[in-house]
Amino acid sequence: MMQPGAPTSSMLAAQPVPLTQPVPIAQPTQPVQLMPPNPAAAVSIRGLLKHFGDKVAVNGLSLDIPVGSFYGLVGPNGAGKTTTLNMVTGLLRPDGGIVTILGRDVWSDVNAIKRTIGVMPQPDEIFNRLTGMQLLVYCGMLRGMKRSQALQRAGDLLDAFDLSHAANIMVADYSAGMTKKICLACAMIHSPRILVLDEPFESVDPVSSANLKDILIEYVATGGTVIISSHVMALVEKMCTHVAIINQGVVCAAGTISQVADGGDLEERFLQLVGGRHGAAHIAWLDGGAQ
Ligand SMILES: Nc1ncnc2c1ncn2[C@@H]1O[C@H](COP(=O)(O)OP(=O)(O)OP(=O)(O)O)[C@@H](O)[C@H]1O
Repeated sequence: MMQPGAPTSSMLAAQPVPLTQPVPIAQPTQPVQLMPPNPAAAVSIRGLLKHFGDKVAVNGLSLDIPVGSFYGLVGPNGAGKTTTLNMVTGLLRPDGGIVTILGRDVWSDVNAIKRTIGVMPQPDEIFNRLTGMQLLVYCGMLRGMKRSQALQRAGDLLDAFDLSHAANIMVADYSAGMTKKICLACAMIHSPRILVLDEPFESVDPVSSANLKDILIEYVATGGTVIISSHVMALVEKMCTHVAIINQGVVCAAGTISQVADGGDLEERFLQLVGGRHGAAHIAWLDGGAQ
């Protein structure tokens, strides 16, 4: 059985090829010999490393995300998912390791890479004094689109996300779920080849969530790659083609859902790999008023 924290994906240990990219300023606690990045993968990560002061957030993480996959990243709080995604999308510079997107190194031409990916902004990162329509047109034009094309795509996205009625309302006045949807639309307006979404379904109602899933599944069917981070295992199991379980800054298991679930339930497998469940969680004073 794989132990929590042990990097086990099949691509990790192969021909001994040394890292060619930045010299890490902290070493992974478990050094492994790495294959070179896979140029055919949508995203190929090798030996990714990031620390904040003494805290090692990402500890030599390696992973291949195939083109056309719907890839779920799961892991406990603080596992390093967001830090990894920020480094993959060129928002945070790694301390060591390599990330390639469609065969190109992220950090040698970060602006070119950013054009091929769509990253869902966090609600506090958007200009929420704009209306939904204005925000989308702004995002489209920022990506080099003509105003007429941005307007047309913004209208299509507002329809697709059931936000047409709120097109002319300021985003600051949207509910949490509506804000989530407009953030997602911002990531899609330039029709990227890879979509990176941190917890896309959080606070989204079931109807919008179903529409959103349909949009993403169709996007994948046409050759797009979706990478989501999520804590909702049932959702990952239902929607994703692949999953990576991340714990303490490394990949504990990665592959298709059935490979990782290994004939069982994905959530059980997750708990088995990650551990940390208390045998008998008990808080003495929390008695529901019985005493
Ligand atoms: N800017 C930062 N400064 C200091 N520590 C940070 C910073 N960002 C992340 N960390 C730490 O790095 C570790 C990984 O954090 P990260 O946000 O990547 O985890 P996560 O898997 O996305 O967690 P969650 O599921 O709770 O969102 C955590 O211990 C976190 O406290």
